[in-house]
Amino acid sequence: MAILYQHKIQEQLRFIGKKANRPFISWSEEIDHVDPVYFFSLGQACSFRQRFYWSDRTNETVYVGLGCTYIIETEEKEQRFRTVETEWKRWMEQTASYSNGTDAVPIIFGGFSFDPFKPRTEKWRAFPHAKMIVPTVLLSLKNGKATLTVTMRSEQNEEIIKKIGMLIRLLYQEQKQQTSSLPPLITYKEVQKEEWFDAVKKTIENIRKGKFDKVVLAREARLSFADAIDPSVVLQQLREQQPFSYIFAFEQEGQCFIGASPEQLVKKEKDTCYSICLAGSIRRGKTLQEDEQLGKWLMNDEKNLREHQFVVQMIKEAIEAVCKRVQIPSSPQLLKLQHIQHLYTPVIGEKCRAASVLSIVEQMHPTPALGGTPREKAIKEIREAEPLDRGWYAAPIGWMDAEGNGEFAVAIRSGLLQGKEASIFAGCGVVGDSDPMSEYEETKVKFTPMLSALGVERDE
Ligand SMILES: C=C(O[C@H]1C=CC=C(C(=O)O)[C@@H]1O)C(=O)O
Ligand SMILES: [Mg+2]
Repeated sequence: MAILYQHKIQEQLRFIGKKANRPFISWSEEIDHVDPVYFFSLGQACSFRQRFYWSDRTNETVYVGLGCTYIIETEEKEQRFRTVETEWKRWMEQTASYSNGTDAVPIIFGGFSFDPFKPRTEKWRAFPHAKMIVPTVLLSLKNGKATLTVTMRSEQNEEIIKKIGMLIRLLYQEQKQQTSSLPPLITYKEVQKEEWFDAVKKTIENIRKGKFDKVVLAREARLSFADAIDPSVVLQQLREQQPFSYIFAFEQEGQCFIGASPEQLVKKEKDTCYSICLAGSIRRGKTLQEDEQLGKWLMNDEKNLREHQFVVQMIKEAIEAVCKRVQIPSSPQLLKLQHIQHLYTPVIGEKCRAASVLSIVEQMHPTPALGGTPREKAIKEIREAEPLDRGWYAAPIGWMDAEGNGEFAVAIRSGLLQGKEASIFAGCGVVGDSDPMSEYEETKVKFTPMLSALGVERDE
C-alpha cells in the first residue's frame, strides 16, 4: 500500500514538473492523517537537512517542513522584514501551484534575530538576522485535514522526487521508525549569573533615575548531556507538557532552535488581526489553594500590573495604527500554564489595513514584554547591559502565505540544541520597584518548560 502510494505521488510530481511553464512547482494533495512529530522525525531518516515545526496555541494549525526549496535570508538590519516580503512575492510569481482540490497554499516559515545591531557570537552562527524558507515538503494539519505540499524546481528534480518517495514509504509503512530517548544530563551552568544580577541592579537604578520605564533582561543556562539531543523527542515532550503554547522548532546545520511559547505576537487572517499582551508572572502553587492565592496576588500586584500595562499600551497603539476597530478588555485576565501564571490581555483588531502580517511584525517587534519602554532606549540598554547574545530568543518566529496572512509568536521559553549541548533562555520585565532576587527566581521558573522537555528536573 505504502509503495503504491509512493509511486502514485512520484508519478504526479514528474508529470506536473514536465508540463509546468514556470521554474518552480508547488503541488498539494490531501493525505491520511499522520502524527506531525513523527513526520518531523522522518526528516532525518530521509536526510532532509532542514526541518521546522509549528503548532499554534489551539493546535488548530500545525505545519511541519522538511528540506528547503527556497531560502530568503538577509543580514540587513533596518530592512530585513521588507526584504523578506519583497523576495517572497517575487518568488511566488515564479511558481506554478497545483492545489488538487485542497485549500493548501504555499507558505514561508522562519524567524528573526532579536536585535540585529547586537554583535553575533559563535553560538548563533547558523541563525541570520532574518531567515524564512519555503520547505520542499510541507505537512499541514488544518480543520481536521492533513495536506502534503511539495514545492520544488520543475526541472532536474529527480533526486528530490526519490527522497519524497522514501518519505512517503516510511510514513505509511506499518513498522514505525524507532524513537530515541533523552540522554542523561552531565552539567548545568547558569551563564554569567553575577553579571546578570549587576545588570538588573543597574537597570533598576536607571529606571528610578527616570532614564526609561521598563527593560526586559534575559539570561542563559547552558547544559551538556551524555549524548546528542534528538529534537523530535524534545518536541514530543513540549507537545505533551505545554498544551496551550505555540510549539516551534527551526533546525539547520544540525542546530535546532526550539521552544513552547505562550506569547502570540500577531496573527493576521484576512482583515482581522489578533495579538496578546503577556507580562507579569508568578509560579504555580503546589496545592490548589496556594495556586489560587498566587493568582489572586498577581492580579492585584502593582508592580506586575505596571509591567503588564506597558505592554497593553504599546500593543493597543500598534493595532490601532493598522485597524479600524480594536477590542481590548480594560483589565487583564490570568493565564495559567504548566509551570507559571501570567497576566494576559487579548487584543482583536478589525478592518485591518496592513498589507501583511510581516508588516505588523515589523511595527510590533519588540513589544515591552521582550524589550521595554520607551522602546529605542530599552533596546539600547539591553544591547549594552545584558551579558547575552539573544540570537533568535525573544524574537518573532512564524509563517506567512502569499496573501500576507500568517501568524508569529514571540520565541520565548526556548532553547538552542547543539548536539550534546543546549542553551536555554529566560528574561523578566524589570521596572522601578523590581527586586533583583524575585526577578532571578522568575527567570528560573521560566527555564522550567525547556528543562522539563529536556528531561531535567531541578528542584532547588
Ligand atoms: C521574557 C520572557 O517572558 C516575558 C513574557 C511574559 C512575562 C514576562 C514577565 O513577567 O517578565 C516577560 O515579559 C521569557 O519568558 O523569557
Ligand atoms: Mg515579570
